[in-house]
Amino acid sequence: MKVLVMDGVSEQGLAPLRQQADIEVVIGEKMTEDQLVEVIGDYDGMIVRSATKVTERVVEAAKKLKVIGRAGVGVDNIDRAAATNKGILVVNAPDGNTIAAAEHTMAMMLGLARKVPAACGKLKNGCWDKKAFLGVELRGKTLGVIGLGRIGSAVAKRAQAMEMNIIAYDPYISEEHAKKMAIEIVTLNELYARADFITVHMPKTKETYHMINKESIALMKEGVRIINCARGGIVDEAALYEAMIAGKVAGAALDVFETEPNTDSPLIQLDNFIATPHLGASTAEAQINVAVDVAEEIVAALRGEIVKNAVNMPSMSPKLLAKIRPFLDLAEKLGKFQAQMLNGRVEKVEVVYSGDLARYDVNPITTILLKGLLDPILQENVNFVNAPLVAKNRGITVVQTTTDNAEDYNNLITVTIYTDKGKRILAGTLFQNNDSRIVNIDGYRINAATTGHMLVVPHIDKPRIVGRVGTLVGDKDINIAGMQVGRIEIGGKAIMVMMVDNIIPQCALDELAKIDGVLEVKMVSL
Ligand SMILES: NC(=O)C1=CN([C@@H]2O[C@H](COP(=O)(O)OP(=O)(O)OC[C@H]3O[C@@H](n4cnc5c(N)ncnc54)[C@H](O)[C@@H]3O)[C@@H](O)[C@H]2O)C=CC1
Ligand SMILES: O=C(O)CCC(=O)C(=O)O
Repeated sequence: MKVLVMDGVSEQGLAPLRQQADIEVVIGEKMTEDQLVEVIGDYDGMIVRSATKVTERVVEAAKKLKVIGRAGVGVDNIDRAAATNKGILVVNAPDGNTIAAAEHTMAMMLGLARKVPAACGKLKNGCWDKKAFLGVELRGKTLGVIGLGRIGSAVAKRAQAMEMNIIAYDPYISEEHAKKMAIEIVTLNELYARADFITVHMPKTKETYHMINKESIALMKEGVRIINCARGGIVDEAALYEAMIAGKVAGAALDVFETEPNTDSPLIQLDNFIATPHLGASTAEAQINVAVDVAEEIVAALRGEIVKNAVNMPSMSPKLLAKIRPFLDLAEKLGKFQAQMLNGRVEKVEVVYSGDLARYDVNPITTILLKGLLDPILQENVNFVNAPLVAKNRGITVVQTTTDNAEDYNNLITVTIYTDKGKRILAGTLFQNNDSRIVNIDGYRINAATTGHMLVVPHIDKPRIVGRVGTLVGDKDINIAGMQVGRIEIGGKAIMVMMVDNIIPQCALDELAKIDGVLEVKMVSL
């Protein structure tokens, strides 16, 4: 077997691969997409860092590729959907560079506080200028951490040692987990209002893209300092530039840019701006760690063994998989549905398997349900193998029970999510021919397919609500494909599930929420 290693992955870390007599390791030079497309057909495995883009064309051209390994955390340079379609496993090495990225963030924070790069630059240009570089202390300042995962937590711990007060925003981490680290969880707006330094440590997702923008900067303290050692694009660079020119932002440090490599951003010319060329993971230690981790994963994957950090694929015995595959699909959809219906911080997930289903080993089904629930939130890391661990690490309790009694159904999966704002129940079943259906939301019986886009509207059961919702959706030129209304008693609470052909824009959802009698409006896409 042949494994192509790109992007200067640490040679020392490749030992687990080099030790395999039947695996040839080929160190690749920097390649264009066309060059990669030309050679990839020869390889069974591939390792990249962030420079090589494993695009759909590259994946398509692969003839015998079984695994793509990322020596690091972020897999946004790999087309995971294309790899999954082709049955290629994608693995990463999420733990090995946590400390490196956290320490780089601390270096950025201290560099900003004491203006180290600018002072050094001036001195190197022959100017001993003591007056221009009055700094600030970190002690007693408030650090706002957005994204309290591995790196965010490691930064918080280090900043606590500098006697900073830590506040954090992470909607997917339990308050209890934060409490254990002596970190105060706050809302995003509170974080903006209170923090002297703000550092972001989440993946780049639809939700986090340009999260730090003109509007959010306006909510921040005068003289705030901003750091991004996570992913380019989380900070809107144009808005940051304007705010720095206006003096609202006293300093900023970016290790990552929306377009990389980047040498011509106007930010780079500002004295109070520190730029590094995506160096967060660039320590000797981290590079060995991630290379060892990913090399071990590649060996396991090529040998057909269980991998720890699969990003895109379930691994289980083909016999069990054949039996439970339709339930896996249903469970993942239920998790995904719940993720989009969430209000508040997830504290507990309770899954009840009823009827025929109770005879199987339901652990893999719970795992994929958790993946469906957590994957939209922790996009880069949650997979079939690690979903339970991710939930545990985030302080989420998972309870799974089985019962023979499925009431009117042959089988039923009921998922109750408990958050700090209440609970939400969702149940789904598989009818004959593996037709999967959502049959209950919060106690209201419905019958909805598990595909497409759905508008879910809990409301008061009274005249003119269904009509007004339908009219408003139609006025936005969105076709309604079907509708279900579930209620328990006349005039009480009810739920409307409207199948629509397109996603309804947020502004229209806001309008719908204002209709008298509408209690909540959620857009769910499966
Ligand atoms: N500059 C560099 O060289 C490096 C950058 N990274 C990047 O750092 C980031 C963090 O990595 P890890 O801590 O390992 O990931 P992680 O998955 O452990 O943590 C991410 C955290 O972000 C939170 N999150 C997700 N969406 C959020 C939102 N909308 N608002 C607030 N929080 C949200 C999640 O709940 C999670 O706790 C990733 O983007 C990763 O790619 C990682 C290593 C090196
Ligand atoms: O490999 C690198 O240098 C970048 C690491 C990184 O950004 C990540 O692990 O997400």
